[in-house]
Amino acid sequence: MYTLRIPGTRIYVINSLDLIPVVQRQWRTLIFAPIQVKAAQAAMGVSKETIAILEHDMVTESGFVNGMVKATHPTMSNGPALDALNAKAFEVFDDTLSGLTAPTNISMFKWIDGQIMRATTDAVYGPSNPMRDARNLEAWHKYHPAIMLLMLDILPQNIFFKAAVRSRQHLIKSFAKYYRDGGYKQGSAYIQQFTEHCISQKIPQNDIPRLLVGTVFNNVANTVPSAFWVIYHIFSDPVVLQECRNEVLQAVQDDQGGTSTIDLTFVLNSCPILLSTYHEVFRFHGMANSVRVVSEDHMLDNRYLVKKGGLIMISARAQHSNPTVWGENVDVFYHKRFVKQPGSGKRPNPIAFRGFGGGTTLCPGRHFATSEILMLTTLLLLRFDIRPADGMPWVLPSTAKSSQAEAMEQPDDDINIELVLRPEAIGRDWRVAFSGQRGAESLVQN
Ligand code: HEM
Repeated sequence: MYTLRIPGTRIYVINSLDLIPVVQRQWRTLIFAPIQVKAAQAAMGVSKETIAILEHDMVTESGFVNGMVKATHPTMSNGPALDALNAKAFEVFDDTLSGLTAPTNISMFKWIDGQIMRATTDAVYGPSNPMRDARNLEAWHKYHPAIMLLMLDILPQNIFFKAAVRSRQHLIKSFAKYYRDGGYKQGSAYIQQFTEHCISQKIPQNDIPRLLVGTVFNNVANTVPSAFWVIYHIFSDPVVLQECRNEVLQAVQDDQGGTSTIDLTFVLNSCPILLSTYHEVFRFHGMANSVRVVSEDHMLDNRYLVKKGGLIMISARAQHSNPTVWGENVDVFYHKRFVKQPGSGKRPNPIAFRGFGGGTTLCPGRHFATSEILMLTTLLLLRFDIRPADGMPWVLPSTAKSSQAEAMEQPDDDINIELVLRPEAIGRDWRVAFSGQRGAESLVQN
């Protein structure tokens, strides 16, 4: 651990693996809620009245923030609510892919962005999903890149971030209509619980749409680049491609009427190389910074004094690049790193894997994000060949311009690719089935 002293605050950077569980256990003292309050104020622009409600109790489940965790987390983690999200996402993917009967050139990131945005928001917000509107998508693409700078809250928003604030206003107006018309009542269990929690906590009516706009960030911002890297690393390497394709082929039942049914539970539990590649993407490209605020002076692990008002920071990058945990090939993308090898000795310490954060704020959307990304990947594996357009080789994009607001690196440049329907997929219809509960083993951060 070391301390960065910057004017007005101290940042305690935790790099030691042993201290991570110690920090996470102190969630009542080293708290996440102030970061969420800052996001609501600076990035979503809620009123002082709402801030007071959010700040009233930042520790117990009677308070807004932890009460929200209690109300919404079960609606994203397992069972019928998760199956409903996945079923809707499948419909969107299938609809697009069924239209791609002739070879099609696309910009890979832009296309994945569009697919994940539509599938996720249709699944979450239901039939009145405001993000179906092209003007809202345009507004989102102007607002989203400014979120990190808005969060820093050092420059006047109306002068320096005019376009982003105007776009946010556009989105708020649309989510206000969604809320006023009761659109959320036909949405997912998650968005129903979210909205009802805001109402029961007496959040002012004008601010509920602002908080709903905030959910768009949680729902899509990280899923898009994660899906991009998973698809990139699989399709750009013939060995990875063949091994993953062989696995997902076993999840498909073809009937004689021309319908192929994919068992999503099989994909999520019984495709070890695909799952390992997925986790390696998070290790290799994951950059989540878990930030906590020190709410009172505290002696961490009876050794280090952390002072009230300071920030604790746990960097995923520091953990993911540690050779003592991951071995000498830490700098290499090794798709089988997470495959359990019988008799191969110790597995990497799971605490060093922070793709979805950790502790009490471990991402509640990780099951949905995982199944959504692996469902799109599986559909592509089964139905399409993908190669860079114009005979170019695959080139790993740089990531230097990645926004630090996100938990996943973003590519600096897009890749033009060609999607070609595989001969064995021509004329088939596709379905998805869920054969049961997720197994305990499938995610490193289960
Ligand atoms: C690959 C995609 C995703 C990644 C990499 C990701 C990553 C993360 C991380 C790192 C955190 C912890 C923040 C911290 O502790 O500082 C987090 C929290 C959160 N994520 Fe995700 N996330 C993803 C997808 C989703 C999705 C799809 C949803 C919703 C459907 C979601 C909802 C949330 C929420 C609500 C929190 C706050 C948790 C709390 O208040 O305790 N995430 N996510």
